Amino acid sequence: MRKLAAGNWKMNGTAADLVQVQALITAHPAPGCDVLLCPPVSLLSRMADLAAGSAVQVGGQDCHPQGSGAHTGDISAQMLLDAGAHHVILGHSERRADHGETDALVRAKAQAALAAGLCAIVCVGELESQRDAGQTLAVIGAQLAASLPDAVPDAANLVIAYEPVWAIGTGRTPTLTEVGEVHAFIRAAIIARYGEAAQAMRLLYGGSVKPSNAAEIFAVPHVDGALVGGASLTAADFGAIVAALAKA
Ligand SMILES: O=C(CO)COP(=O)(O)O
Repeated sequence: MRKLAAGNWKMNGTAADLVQVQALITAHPAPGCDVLLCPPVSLLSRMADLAAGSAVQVGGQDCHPQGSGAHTGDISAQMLLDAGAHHVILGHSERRADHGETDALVRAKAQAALAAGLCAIVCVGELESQRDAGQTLAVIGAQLAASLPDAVPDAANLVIAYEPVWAIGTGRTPTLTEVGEVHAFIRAAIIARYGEAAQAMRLLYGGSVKPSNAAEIFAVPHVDGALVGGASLTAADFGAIVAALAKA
């Protein structure tokens, strides 16, 4: 399968930061893996225009389960597609925490994204207290069971990101053994759910991925790429992660 380096800019970036995207495109014209940047929606169509014809794809960070209507401040999957997106991140722990998103809502959004023709990147991950209590796999299993879409006609359109909440923006990461344990668990869960086609679904690790630790994380079985926050904001750091993934 083709691996995926995905950058989540979160609530960061203005037009001036598009120079980073141009620098990334220039430095990695044929990266050897899929490359995705998910900027704030204010930059989406400008970034899509800039990246047109390059290896960089763009995506959203959320969508509403409905296609249109009276939902002030929201954006639909169709609108993301219209703005040039190919992907959308759903159920990020920051949205679960900041906006009270439930697994059921995340599933509805994922189903809307697939129906609109977007690739859905569904995020799961345990709190530090849950890991300390030995509940990691139970938590991940429950999130997968309730957040993933019912039907996935094309395995390439569902990506699952494992992001331990305590590893996001902290500089801390699970051990490679712990990453491998969770990724193998997710692979088994999605094969049980969707059948052998789920071998082709990409599983990303996210949480303090940096140029310095990317290669060792990418060597873990069932790690098919990364969802990168802070280190995706500069072409130098994200480009180094892209290069590490292409070599893995
Ligand atoms: O939340 C993340 C990506 O979605 C990870 O963020 P950091 O890479 O900044 O830890």
